[in-house]
Amino acid sequence: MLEIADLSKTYGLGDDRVSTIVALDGIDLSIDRGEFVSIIGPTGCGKSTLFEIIGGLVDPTSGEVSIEGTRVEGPDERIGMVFQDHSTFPWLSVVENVEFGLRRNGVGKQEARQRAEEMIDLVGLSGFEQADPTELSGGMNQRVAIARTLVMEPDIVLMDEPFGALDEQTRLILGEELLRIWRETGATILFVTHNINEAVQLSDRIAVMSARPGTFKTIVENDIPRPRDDDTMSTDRFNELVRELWDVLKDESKKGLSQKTQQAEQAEADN
Ligand SMILES: Nc1ncnc2c1ncn2[C@@H]1O[C@H](COP(=O)(O)OP(=O)(O)OP(=O)(O)O)[C@@H](O)[C@H]1O
Repeated sequence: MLEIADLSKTYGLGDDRVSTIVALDGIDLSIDRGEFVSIIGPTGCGKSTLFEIIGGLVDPTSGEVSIEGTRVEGPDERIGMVFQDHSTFPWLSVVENVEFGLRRNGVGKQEARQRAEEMIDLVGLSGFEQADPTELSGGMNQRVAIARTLVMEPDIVLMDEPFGALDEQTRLILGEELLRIWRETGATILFVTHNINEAVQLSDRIAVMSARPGTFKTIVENDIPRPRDDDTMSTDRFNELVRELWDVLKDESKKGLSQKTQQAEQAEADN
């Protein structure tokens, strides 16, 4: 359903753009409808760049992204995005946040309200329809962000570390909630995380990115049966998969860290 073909991105650096940095180099990935795929990778490997390109926010240098054969060439209604934070409008109530996109697309007031309320119920926020996001916890705000994205029924949902700013307990609970919502809606999800346990708990497949220039080092099929719950995390297979992923990620993370230092040194030299 989503096809990423030979995607590369080079950024120009500094005011003159003479020096460049290759952020992504030849990324290929196909995702089936209803799949849950996670991407993990070292810091600075290009995860956000990849998401921004898939979401149509940044142009690739070469390669292309298409959904069911039609190329993504800019912000696209077939794609919904959830970020780590700043995903809700603080000046609108919860229900207004969730119905905002529907109203903007011309859906009538009554229908938009009804669909928003159903989605709020699905993410477990019934009773908070009239609350302001500022009155809610970080975890509740992320539920609102998920609801306002899913209510638009996008073909694919991109989630860029949506639970990254939350404490561990909330992250675990929201992970389980997300699996339930995913099951009930049949959404197709591409999920970026730094957390290997989270990737194994949630995904059908896990793609590990290399240090910059980012490419896929390996893509691991997750054969742990669903539904998955707390007990899944203590199974031998879960720990084996975490270990397998960490073995690949560890080497790339070391490379990523030393590159960061080189990049900082270069920036200092340029100044
Ligand atoms: N607009 C830009 N201009 C120049 N370089 C950029 C730009 N955006 C990103 N980069 C560089 O591209 C590389 C990849 O950055 P990106 O933010 O995509 O990585 P990331 O994997 O999301 O990082 P992190 O895990 O630390 O959030 C980095 O070296 C970064 O400095």
